[in-house]
Amino acid sequence: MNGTARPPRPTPRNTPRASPMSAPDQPAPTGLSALRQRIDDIDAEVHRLLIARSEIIDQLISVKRTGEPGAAFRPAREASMMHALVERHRGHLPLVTVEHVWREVISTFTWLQAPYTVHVATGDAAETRDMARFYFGFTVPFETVAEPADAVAAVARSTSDLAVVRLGEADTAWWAALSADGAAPRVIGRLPFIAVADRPVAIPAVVVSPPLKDPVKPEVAVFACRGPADASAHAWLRKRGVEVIAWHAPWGHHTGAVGAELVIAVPLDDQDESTAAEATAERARDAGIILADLRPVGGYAAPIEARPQRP
Ligand SMILES: O=C(O)C(=O)C[C@]1(C(=O)O)C=C[C@@H](O)C=C1
Repeated sequence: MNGTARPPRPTPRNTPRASPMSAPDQPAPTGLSALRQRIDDIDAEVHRLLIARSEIIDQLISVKRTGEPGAAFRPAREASMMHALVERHRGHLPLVTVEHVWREVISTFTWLQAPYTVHVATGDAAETRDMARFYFGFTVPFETVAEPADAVAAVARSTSDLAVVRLGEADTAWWAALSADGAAPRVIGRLPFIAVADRPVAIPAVVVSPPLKDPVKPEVAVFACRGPADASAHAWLRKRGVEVIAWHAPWGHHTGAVGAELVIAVPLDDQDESTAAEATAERARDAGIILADLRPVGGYAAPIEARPQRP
């Protein structure tokens, strides 16, 4: 992870400062105009490359047959692109800035292939919407619904929409309609995807979508189940790599009771989903923690722990 401090900025060395009050018709110092020319050249190149990237969209639609109903999202491809981005990144520009630029680009490219709407619940904190905007940008339409379950229901009615739902303790088991089978909505992503200590908004959330074409086995499987709501049981599971990502405890937090509805995230490594589910329930049972009725509701690529930024 990055440290809390932002990377130090370069100290200006005898660089003439432009006064924000200077009149635009005054000739800029030679050094400054040269720097601005360089910025203009770089901007033109970045823009030219973005247009060139967008010219691939029609071919993507025909190769992926995205014209047929269904979304163009390919979460595993996006995850590998983010790994490459983290690997390439260096210098003073915060990683989170670059991530946001690419998120805007990728989610717009996805939308240009197959339009979709992102559903966010007002019952979730306002930061959830910020998180969703960070990841899906401002070109893709957003729709606000009352509750997380409404956002999931909107996805169920669509062929390509998404919901972004905040994780943690929930007032209702909004995941009841999720399933990794059939046409049901499922979890396809985990946010934030790149763990950076100084991220401005870091609300833990999942992305829910209809079933996608060309599914790839996720690195982390997500199961709905019944189990305990108490923090010590969750901490025990966490130490063993099993994360309780959401829970609804209608009857309070009874230690050891199967009184809560849970959503758990289990790294798959080389296992298939059902083996991972059985192994997880068995290990928990040995420690007196009952995880009952595990059913797969999706999965995601493991979020990236970014290393400190290289100069
Ligand atoms: O690689 C694809 O399948 C694409 O559609 C391209 C692209 C992108 O813009 O890079 C867009 C959407 C996918 O989720 C992944 C990547």
